[in-house]
Amino acid sequence: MNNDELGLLADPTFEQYFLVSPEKLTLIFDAAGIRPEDKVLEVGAGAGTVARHMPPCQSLTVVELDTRLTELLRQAVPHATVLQGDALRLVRELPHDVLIGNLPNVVTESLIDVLPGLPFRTAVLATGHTNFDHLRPTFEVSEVTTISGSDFTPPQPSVSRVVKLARRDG
Ligand SMILES: C[S@@+](CC[C@H](N)C(=O)[O-])C[C@H]1O[C@@H](n2cnc3c(N)ncnc32)[C@H](O)[C@@H]1O
Repeated sequence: MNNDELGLLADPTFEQYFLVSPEKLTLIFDAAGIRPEDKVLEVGAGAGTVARHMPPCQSLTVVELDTRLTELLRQAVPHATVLQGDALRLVRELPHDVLIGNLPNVVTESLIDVLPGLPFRTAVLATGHTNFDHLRPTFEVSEVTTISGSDFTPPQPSVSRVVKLARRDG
């Protein structure tokens, strides 16, 4: 699927901007530190533009709320397990060593409280102004990069921070 087709697919009601920048994907994957033995979970997988470049791992599961994208994800990332549903619920049920997420900000805000109880060693999350300070006893929190504009198709008008959470005992 080319960028024009991705742009037509995007539904603003789901805040759908698909990350296509190779440079930003590299920064995200470097921060995630994915190992071959890892179970990787991506929440809010969109059209699979992140998942299809995921480094080698033991298993990849992608979660997407928009039913229109499920079959597309299966085609884009045939080796992944594709689940349709709410990331806020599924993230608590699925085993994972690494969590990758670029959800709408309001959904990420709701995810914050459950993060310490999740099994991941490392999470890399795109977010707006979310404050992670109260999670610092559990996680080392660091800024990875920012993503905006033409990093996405269609271009995202706002700027998102990409934040890494590394579990201190992980
Ligand atoms: C900004 S897009 C990012 C897509 C992809 N991760 C990327 O970076 O290209 C956010 C995605 O999260 C999905 N989404 C929104 N709310 C969700 C939820 N509660 N659970 C799972 N996916 C959700 C949207 O449908 C959309 O595809």
